[in-house]
Amino acid sequence: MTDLAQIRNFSIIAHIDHGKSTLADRLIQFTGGLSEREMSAQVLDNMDIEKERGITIKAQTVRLKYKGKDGVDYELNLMDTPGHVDFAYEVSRSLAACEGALLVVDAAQGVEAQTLANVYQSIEHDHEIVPVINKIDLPAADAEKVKAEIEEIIGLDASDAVLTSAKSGIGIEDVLDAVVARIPPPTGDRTAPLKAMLVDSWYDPYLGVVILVRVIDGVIKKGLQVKFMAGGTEHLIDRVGCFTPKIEHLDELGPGQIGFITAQIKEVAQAKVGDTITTVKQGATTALPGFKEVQPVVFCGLFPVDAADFEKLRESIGKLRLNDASFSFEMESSAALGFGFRCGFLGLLHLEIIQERLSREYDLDLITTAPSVVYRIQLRKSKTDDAREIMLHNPADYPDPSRIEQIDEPWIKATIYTPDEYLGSILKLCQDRRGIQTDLTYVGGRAQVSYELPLNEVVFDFYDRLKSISRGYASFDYEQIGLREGDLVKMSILVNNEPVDALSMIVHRGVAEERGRHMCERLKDLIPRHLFKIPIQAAIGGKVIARETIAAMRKDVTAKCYGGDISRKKKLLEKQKKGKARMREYGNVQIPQEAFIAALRMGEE
Ligand SMILES: Nc1nc2c(ncn2[C@@H]2O[C@H](COP(=O)(O)OP(=O)(O)OP(=O)(O)O)[C@@H](O)[C@H]2O)c(=O)[nH]1
Repeated sequence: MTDLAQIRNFSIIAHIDHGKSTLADRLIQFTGGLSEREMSAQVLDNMDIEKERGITIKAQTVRLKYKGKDGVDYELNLMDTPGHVDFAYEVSRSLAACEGALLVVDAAQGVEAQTLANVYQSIEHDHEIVPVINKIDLPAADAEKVKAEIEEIIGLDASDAVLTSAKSGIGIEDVLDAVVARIPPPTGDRTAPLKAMLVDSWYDPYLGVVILVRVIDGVIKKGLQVKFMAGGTEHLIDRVGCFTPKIEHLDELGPGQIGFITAQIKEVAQAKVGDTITTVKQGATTALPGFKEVQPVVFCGLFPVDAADFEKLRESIGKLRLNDASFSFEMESSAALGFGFRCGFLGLLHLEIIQERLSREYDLDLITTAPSVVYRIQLRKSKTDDAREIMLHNPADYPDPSRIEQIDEPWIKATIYTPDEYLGSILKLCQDRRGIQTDLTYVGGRAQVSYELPLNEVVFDFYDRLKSISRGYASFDYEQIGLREGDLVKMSILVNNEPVDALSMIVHRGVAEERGRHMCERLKDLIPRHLFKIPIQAAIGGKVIARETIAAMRKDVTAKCYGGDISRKKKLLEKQKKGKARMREYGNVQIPQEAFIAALRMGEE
């Protein structure tokens, strides 16, 4: 039994790349969780894709044993949180499981938007926040300036900030001492009915679904029959343990403790983040506050390039879903693309991750249709149907315009933080995307600007554009603020006079013509020449709003190579053949796979 006074639960909040994972690894190493050799790879970012993209997707928690300066053995539970806006709810649950946080700020970069958003959340959870200024080894490091920024911008006292270089291992013990001294221990009642928060869940091929819990009151043990209050299911606990980061089996988890349980659960969808776990007998009657069902916000179709891969796609998607409850899918068929799936994601990064895993881990060539947000449409009464409301996930299902009374679209509030030299271009970008500025403040040489923006203007390439016009310096964070009426229309794209469903999209009437023109210009470059002339048109209803033509091909491509150079000729033919495999036929036109996403990038340069 661990005394509550010996426990500290904390998370690390940081902007992407400020060194959260490196610091976490150092803390593990210092407290002896792993040997030098085992430290070779970053421990907390344990998925391949995470490593390559350098981001943390799944929250993980490790228990560190640390003997404090007072000689007491402390149990420090360090919770790693995801670093991207798409996974904001997981972050909020992790924060709710802790009493404090380390705020890691890069000594050369200073405070950035993501830092702010997470700090405010942490403050909302009444956390004790310990500022850590990392990367003090960098020549451009300026700890004093960053301290001043933390005080000025966030309003936290930074005079006791811990200075570290996670990379070279400087200041690590100071961090541990600050955790013990400054972060309060948890409170809880061992004799009260069990209440444990489900912080995270993931699928492990050996253990099945693993659930990360934070016990609030009571005790959780092997053999206990428990109930998930929001999920409404009952399970028998078969394992209790923690990660050090290696798996350590335990007899129990008491109040204030964080660890994992397993209960022969097959799908993560049954273990919803934020749910309350209690005992079946004499359990708690009220659930913990803050449970929210996460809903996908961005939808798109995924189709196999080769129709014969459909079964493989179904299987692979099913497997991914086992491990990712926030991703949804249902079967879809399209006249042009055949059978595929309509999938829902938390955001564009989430979409890209799933798409990448399907192509990399499952070796599938996919066509992704235009991502779309969910619109709410009020339909008028017709001869055969009553007036009613529908949620539109797919532009292909856009109803007859004469029946549409009103369309509402989701809006977000975005907070952008940028050095002021890029402000002009950023304001223009937001303005072009129908943004409404709600706030603009300057601190030092930096600007913080808030905009309300329609989500459909953000889902394609807003983030990429923002990064490119600010050379990576601007940071972006957003939250959803509900639905608003919009003057929206469906824009269809016709290739050789045939509509291509996968390219149709819902756009605001005011920007439709410009978007249509861009799409046509891009497609003209992306679709190879054929033996005949191909018109490309953008249309709203029956009205063509933009048009380009791909001229007919005159010669055989190999005619360019003089007779002698056989190898070059072979290469070309080979290339053509390969290209063919990645194309879809539309009527008699072949459209390369890249065209589907590339055409959607609005590219305003
Ligand atoms: N020079 C220097 N580089 C560091 C230090 N700490 C981390 N880095 C580097 O900064 C980069 C980002 O570090 P990570 O620990 O992956 O950052 P992170 O905050 O976990 O990033 P996300 O997981 O994407 O949120 C890596 O290339 C690290 O090697 C430091 O103290 N000094």
